[in-house]
Amino acid sequence: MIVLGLTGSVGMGKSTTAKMFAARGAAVFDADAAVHRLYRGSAVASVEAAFPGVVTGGAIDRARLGAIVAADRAALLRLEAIVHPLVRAEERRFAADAAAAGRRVLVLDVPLLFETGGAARVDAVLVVTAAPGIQRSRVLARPGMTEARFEALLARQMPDAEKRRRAHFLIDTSFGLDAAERAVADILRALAGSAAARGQGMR
Ligand SMILES: CC(C)(COP(=O)(O)OP(=O)(O)OC[C@H]1O[C@@H](n2cnc3c(N)ncnc32)[C@H](O)[C@@H]1O)[C@@H](O)C(=O)NCCC(=O)NCCS
Ligand SMILES: Nc1ncnc2c1ncn2[C@@H]1O[C@H](COP(=O)(O)OP(=O)(O)OP(=O)(O)O)[C@@H](O)[C@H]1O
Repeated sequence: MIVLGLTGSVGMGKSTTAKMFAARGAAVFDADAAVHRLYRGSAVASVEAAFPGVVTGGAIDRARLGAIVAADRAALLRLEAIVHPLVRAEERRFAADAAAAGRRVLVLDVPLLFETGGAARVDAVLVVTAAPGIQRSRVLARPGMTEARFEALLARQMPDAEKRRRAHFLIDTSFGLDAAERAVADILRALAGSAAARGQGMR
């Protein structure tokens, strides 16, 4: 099984691109979705212990937790120390299931792939990018998003230029859905070629 890391900064088009891989038969692990599940289940007790009052109706109130960590770097680091190992465990389980099911390609959609050392556990990294103005207008169009929140998010993430420098593959989603679909097909072909060269016989 070939493991492709898919990453990129906020609003670059990661989820949209990940769906294109899934539609072509890849198994896709979505780290943001895993965090959402954990906040309704196995992370509730430990997050509540570290941040009393953030649970409502048995689940983490993301807006309340987000407001706490947005203003407090040390609090965000404490939250990440709780959440990231749980996400890694989910990822490992997902990868084991995908391998057991005979999947040929596993895509790890992990927004903080580089920041959390994830590049070391994938065969190749795809960085999803877009022109800065397009990224900004996409993110600011979201409900509840402000210039200040957007700037704070960017400051917490590795700069796009640095991510692009580290990428094996790049998809620029500024050029529309069809161009991205073609790029996804090209990447799957390249991965199949490299698997064949290594004697793994990926379909
Ligand atoms: C702070 C929280 C509660 C805010 O939740 P909310 O629903 O408002 O936002 P959401 O999770 O959809 O994130 C919005 C954007 O911020 C990015 N982001 C989330 N956490 C982080 C982080 N620690 N560092 C940098 N970017 C982050 C996401 O990838 C996304 O692009 C939540 O993001 C969180 O718990 N983050 C810590 C866990 C984490 O590091 N998750 C990243 C994926 S493993
Ligand atoms: N190839 C593309 N062509 C045109 N629009 C796109 C393309 N890819 C993504 N978009 C649009 O950009 C916006 C952001 O996309 P998406 O939600 O996939 O980004 P993301 O990187 O997963 O965001 P986040 O970091 O917040 O999770 C959406 O409105 C989506 O429709």
